Amino acid sequence: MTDTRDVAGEPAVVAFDGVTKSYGEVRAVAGLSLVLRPGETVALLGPNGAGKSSTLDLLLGLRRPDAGTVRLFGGAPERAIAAGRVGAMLQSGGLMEDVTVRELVTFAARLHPRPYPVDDTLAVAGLTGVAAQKVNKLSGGQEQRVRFALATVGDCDLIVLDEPTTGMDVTARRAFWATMREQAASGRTVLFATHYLEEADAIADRVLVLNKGRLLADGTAAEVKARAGVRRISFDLEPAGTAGLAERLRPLPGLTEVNVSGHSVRLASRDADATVHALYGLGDLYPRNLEVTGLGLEQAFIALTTAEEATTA
Ligand SMILES: Nc1ncnc2c1ncn2[C@@H]1O[C@H](COP(=O)(O)OP(=O)(O)OP(=O)(O)O)[C@@H](O)[C@H]1O
Repeated sequence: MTDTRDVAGEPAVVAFDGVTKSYGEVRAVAGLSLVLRPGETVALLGPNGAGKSSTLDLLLGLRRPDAGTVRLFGGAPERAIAAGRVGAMLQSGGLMEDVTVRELVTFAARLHPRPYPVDDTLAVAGLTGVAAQKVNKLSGGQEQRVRFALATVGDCDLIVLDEPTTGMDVTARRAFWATMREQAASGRTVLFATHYLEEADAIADRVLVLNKGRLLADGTAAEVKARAGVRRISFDLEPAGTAGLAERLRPLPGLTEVNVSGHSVRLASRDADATVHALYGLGDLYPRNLEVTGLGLEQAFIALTTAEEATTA
């Protein structure tokens, strides 16, 4: 049984205990147990089809588990949502079209038990300038901001975001995450699914890696990187462009990535010592300027998920 109480004895913000969900033959969520605490900013990562959206749907009570339990603040998800404790921004889902941005946000605020002033919500979401525009005339990035505004119309304790910055340009993404940081700093729990690993690395204080509906890693970005144990090996080769080089390198032990570009070779390896040893063992290659360094979350993620593919194939 998962420990669903925090230190002060309060119920956890989110508690999944042995949750399973299948669609026909497809097992989207496979025995997931998980506890989220107040004030955490948590990134949910996973390749396409890993079960991220299904997990969020279960969390929000939009789907029911086949087995196991999902609790928000110690009760059923529906109860927490009806009480306005949860703000959610889902991936798709149509917006009402023939209304202005202000009308739509006002409508959502009226449904919330503890709404913020509409002007504040519009300003925080960066929508003041387009408040009078019809929703169906917005760009993709502006539509995302409207979804964000709808998730934050009122005071809540948990914000759930499914790929929130998809379609936003770099400036909009930065502004969005600055806002999210403020939300987290004021004690809210923020859970977001993303394909942008650099966002998870920069924003989240906890990272969950999901694959095939199971949790592969759970910890800080630094812990997840360390757990994957992946390191970058880079070197130059003379002469450049040796024919079939990438194919020759690929069977070296531990490799998760091979990139050859002109003189420059960049590898990612789960066992850098073994890779380098075998590299010199190839005999006819003379690596120069060889460096072995730590890697980013993206490569750690690739290593964790490809290792699982290999063991479950
Ligand atoms: N309504 C459904 N009916 C049948 N299969 C579904 C349904 N929803 C999801 N699936 C399947 O369940 C698995 C998990 O899907 P899910 O959308 O939860 O993953 P995801 O991690 O959010 O993927 P993505 O990154 O592509 O959004 C996939 O194999 C998907 O095809």
